[in-house]
Amino acid sequence: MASYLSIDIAKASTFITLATRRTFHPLRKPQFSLHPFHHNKPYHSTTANSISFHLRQQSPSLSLSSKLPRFCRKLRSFSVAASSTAPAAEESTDDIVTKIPPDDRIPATIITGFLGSGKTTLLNHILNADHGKRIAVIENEYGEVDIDGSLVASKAIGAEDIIMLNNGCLCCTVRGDLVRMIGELVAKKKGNFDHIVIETTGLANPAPIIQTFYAEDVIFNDVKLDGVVTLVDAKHAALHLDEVKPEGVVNEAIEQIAYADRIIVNKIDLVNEPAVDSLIQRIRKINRMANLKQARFGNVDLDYVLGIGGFDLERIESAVTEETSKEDHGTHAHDHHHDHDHHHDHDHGQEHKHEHEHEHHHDHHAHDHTHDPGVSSVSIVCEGSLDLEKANMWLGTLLLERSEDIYRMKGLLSVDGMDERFVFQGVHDIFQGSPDRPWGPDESRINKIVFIGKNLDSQELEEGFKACLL
Ligand SMILES: Nc1nc2c(ncn2[C@@H]2O[C@H](COP(=O)(O)OP(=O)(O)OP(=O)(O)O)[C@@H](O)[C@H]2O)c(=O)[nH]1
Repeated sequence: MASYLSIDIAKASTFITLATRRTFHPLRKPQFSLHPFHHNKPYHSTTANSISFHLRQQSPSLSLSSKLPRFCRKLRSFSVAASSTAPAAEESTDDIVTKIPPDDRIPATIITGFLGSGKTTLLNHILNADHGKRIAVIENEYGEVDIDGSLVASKAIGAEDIIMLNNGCLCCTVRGDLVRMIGELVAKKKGNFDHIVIETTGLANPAPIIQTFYAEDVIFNDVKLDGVVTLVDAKHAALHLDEVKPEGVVNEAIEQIAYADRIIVNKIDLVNEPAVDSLIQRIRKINRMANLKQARFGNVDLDYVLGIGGFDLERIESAVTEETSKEDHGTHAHDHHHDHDHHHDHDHGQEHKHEHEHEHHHDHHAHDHTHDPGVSSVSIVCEGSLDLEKANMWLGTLLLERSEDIYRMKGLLSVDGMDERFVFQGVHDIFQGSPDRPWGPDESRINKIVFIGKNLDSQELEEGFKACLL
């Protein structure tokens, strides 16, 4: 695992940074408005083991110069550079190599899922299980009566603290309350708990809640998002997924699946196997990146829902594997077998697997170059190394133009000149990336990216990505 990064985010131009020295060309790469989340601190004192950026709307006075190439002018509605890092930006050193401290922030898990899908049942399962973790719970209920809270409280022996947010939905009005409560929890009780679990209302769109973890310094400094766990009601989910919403209104059931790191298809005791199979196929169209398990009464292994970790690299690999080999095996069978296996097998037989992926990839995309108007996943697998500047340009442009539609993305890249794999994840306009372990001497350099979002054009994404390869 590489612990050094060359950070030039003060100069605000790159997503992917080389771990070696390089020169900054202000006129060639000023095109993105990248604000490190620690924008009110010296940029080299990050607490996370990664770099994070947030694209922000510009103030008009910061428009890009008209001398910039046409491509850049097109993006002039965004500002250049994080002004709060100005002192560092003025320094003459083009490259500052920074040691990134270990990430010891408190992990937080979001449990989401449609009304009645089994969130509280899962929460109780977590609280009653023998995992040795001290868990603080944040419950979000609509209305005055915290039924779930008392349900949880009556059963919970493992909870350190249960906090109720009763005034509305976390994703809308109560977001400020969430920030405040996490802040208070950390300030008063840090050291008394190891993990935070947040249960959203069934009608919550998880996006704003996820973004809160990155955009709010109060949270970001002490708490990291461990993962989003989505419960899906095996009996009723299809109904909600089918629901056509008025223009501009999101379908929460779809969004909850799209943002998930872990999906639990719950209540399988209430339906037959073909029904579960077809629901899983449906879910996979929306999100092929998340792990998926079937359950009764939320009964899953605790390490499936807690301690997921930010990048969940193995999942990217297996997501891609699933996609590229589903023509042979069928989605459903594959989903289940990989739930456990992927944690262990990705280093074994890598070359063979990569070859396999590579070949299938081409086959698959040959007949799947579609534009999907709904929420869907697209994954790209390509051997080769990326031209750093082209890749930054492509990724930056993509996020500037499409961040609203790109719900989530995760990837593992081979960058020319970088010894380590570069891993990243994004949630809309938020981008986090860092070098991972070094590439093995005989390891094929395979790039893997998964996008989940609306109106994704797999062909366009794939072509754009491939154009960045050397
Ligand atoms: N048959 C069956 N019932 C379940 C299962 N999981 C949960 N339930 C029941 O479904 C009902 C709703 O479960 P909850 O855990 O309260 O669901 P929730 O998602 O927290 O519900 P809301 O807070 O209303 O969104 C409860 O009566 C549970 O006992 C399951 O796997 N099978």
